[in-house]
Amino acid sequence: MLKIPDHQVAGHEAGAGKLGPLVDDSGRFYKPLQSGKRGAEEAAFYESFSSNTKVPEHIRKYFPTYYGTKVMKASTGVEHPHIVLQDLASTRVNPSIMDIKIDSRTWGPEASDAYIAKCLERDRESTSVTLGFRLSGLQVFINDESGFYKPNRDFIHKIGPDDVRVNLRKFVSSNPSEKLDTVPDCSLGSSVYGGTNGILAQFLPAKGDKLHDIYPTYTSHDQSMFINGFPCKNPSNISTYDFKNLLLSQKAFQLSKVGEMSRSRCNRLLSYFNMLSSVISDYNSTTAANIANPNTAAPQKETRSCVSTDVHVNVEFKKL
Ligand SMILES: Nc1ncnc2c1ncn2[C@@H]1O[C@H](COP(=O)(O)OP(=O)(O)OP(=O)(O)O)[C@@H](O)[C@H]1O
Ligand SMILES: O=P(O)(O)O[C@@H]1[C@H](O)[C@H](O)[C@@H](OP(=O)(O)O)[C@H](OP(=O)(O)O)[C@H]1O
Repeated sequence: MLKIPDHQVAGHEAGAGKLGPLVDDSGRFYKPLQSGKRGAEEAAFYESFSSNTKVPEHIRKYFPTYYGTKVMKASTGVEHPHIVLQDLASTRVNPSIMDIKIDSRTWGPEASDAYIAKCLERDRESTSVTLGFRLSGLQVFINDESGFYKPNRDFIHKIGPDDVRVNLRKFVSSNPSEKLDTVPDCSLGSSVYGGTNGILAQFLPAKGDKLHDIYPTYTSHDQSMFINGFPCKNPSNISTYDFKNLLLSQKAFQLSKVGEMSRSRCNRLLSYFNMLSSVISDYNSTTAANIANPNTAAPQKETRSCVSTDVHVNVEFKKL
């Protein structure tokens, strides 16, 4: 049976007479095709991505399975085409979900003046313009008694860089809370954002990826050494500090060469990476402060063992 998803954190919502996503009992998510080029391009992306056998598994596993498009009765009660995707929340119990919108400008080249004005207002009142990305919404499971930390969308759209950072911290904390005096412990920051399976590492090419095949537009004249996808001249001298602060910015340049993303868009993605990276550092410095002065530091939970993982400097030599 089709129903409105329980776990949607952002975007168009289905309601009385309103077009929005639906889910069914078999784990499928039906996203109404947006009008004009927007919907056509989104469907074309999924068609191309799902049929491209050169996309490596460690990238593909972060995307929902695509089941094509289907004309069906929409949330409005009227027939409408939908993109059919795997419902990523259906196999999870109490899933924590975050929706990030990358870029400082959120309209396409053929947008109408009215649409540009609407987007511009939202980009300016959120961190899209200042940070190059914004938090569109999130939910974090606290416990059975308290349920989810799920801030109101209008509130989340208007927060500044400091509060974005607090919310990125809450997302990986064992103590997320509405209360302003609770310091998020970031105890899962190292494993969710950092570490070999974390978000940061997953954006980087892995050993054996053939960038030429995956991204045909990439043409390199240089033979380079890479550490986790970062160009590197002398790998034995790389410290974790260098990895985060220097090599991360080189990564933006590399990304801008491998795909069709512009250099400026890559820099905005980098701004997001940098903030994730700094959340990992927050946890490490809180832990250091805790060791130095156990009476004044923020309370820590047992999950502290995550601290050792950090952003791994995973040495993988690679020649392109
Ligand atoms: N495959 C999926 N499985 C489960 N939930 C999903 C899936 N795709 C999206 N969602 C949920 O729906 C929300 C909105 O999705 P999305 O951002 O794709 O739509 P939109 O904002 O309405 O459209 P767009 O961003 O394309 O303009 C997400 O924040 C998430 O909560
Ligand atoms: O993802 P978010 O940040 O929650 O916000 C929604 C998202 O930006 C949609 O792209 C937008 O629709 P359009 O781009 O189609 O206008 C929608 O506007 P709406 O609520 O005015 O429909 C927003 O609510």
